[in-house]
Amino acid sequence: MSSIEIQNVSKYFQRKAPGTTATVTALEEVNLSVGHGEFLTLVGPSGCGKSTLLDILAGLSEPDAGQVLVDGEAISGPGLERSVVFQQYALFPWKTAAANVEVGLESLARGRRDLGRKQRRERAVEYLRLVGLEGFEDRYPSELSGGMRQRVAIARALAHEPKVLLMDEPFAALDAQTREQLQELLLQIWKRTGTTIIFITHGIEEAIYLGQRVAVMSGRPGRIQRIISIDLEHRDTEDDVRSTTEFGRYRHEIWNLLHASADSIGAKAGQPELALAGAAA
Ligand SMILES: Nc1ncnc2c1ncn2[C@@H]1O[C@H](COP(=O)(O)OP(=O)(O)OP(=O)(O)O)[C@@H](O)[C@H]1O
Repeated sequence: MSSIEIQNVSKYFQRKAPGTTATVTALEEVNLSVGHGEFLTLVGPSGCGKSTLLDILAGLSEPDAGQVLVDGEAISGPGLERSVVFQQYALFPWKTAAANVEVGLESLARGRRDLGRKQRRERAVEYLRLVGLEGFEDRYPSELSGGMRQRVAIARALAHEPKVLLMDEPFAALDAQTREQLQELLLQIWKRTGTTIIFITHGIEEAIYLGQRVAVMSGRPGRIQRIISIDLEHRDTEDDVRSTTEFGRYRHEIWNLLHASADSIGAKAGQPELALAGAAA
């Protein structure tokens, strides 16, 4: 597990239109600390820069100002200590579930004798078992349901035992029941592995259910508006914790923050209904 420091991160994009170039400020002076082994969720209105921030954390893009430190070291690109799970499963359709997980292990195996073909297979099987896919090792992605494919993607991300797991709306494409099952599974895995997790979502309930803290972003330019610590007293005893009063209070607080933020984006764009559609999802 690792700690992450996001320090004064800003990111700009140039948007070209005939005859002009406009600068879009996707992120402005974002500051956020995530502790060793913490599960932090990040919510914000559509277009506020969540994916841009995750790409920077993954090392897939660079900030225009500021920096990201992992365990005190500035990152300068992708690294094996950080794994990413995206909304789309991004599996190789011509490889079996086990082979897809093994792909993630190949770069780790370079120069290591203890991670040959046989050991990679064993580790892939072990992680498929962890995500509940024992017996499905030889299935191709087209033979798996959406939820199962996302389980394979999670197994692949975890198999090289990263210190940080970055997740960009990983369950957004799944039906409600499968999403709840995978949320439960992810919490179990997190408790077992202690991996530091940053999880982006549009869903307020998902953010509260999973996160120890929820970082709420404001609309464009994206900033951290508020960080809310989630202390669900009945999390372990209550079957349906989402229906409790305390859960409802958090939901209402975050909903208000997002709506205030979406109203201001909508007012700027002259299209309040569009802005709200993103925030309320
Ligand atoms: N490559 C790019 N070129 C130009 N603008 C971009 C680029 N990538 C993102 N943007 C802009 O930056 C802003 C933030 O985008 P981003 O995708 O990070 O938002 P988001 O919060 O993840 O949105 P959503 O919740 O809808 O997925 C948006 O205004 C988007 O249009």
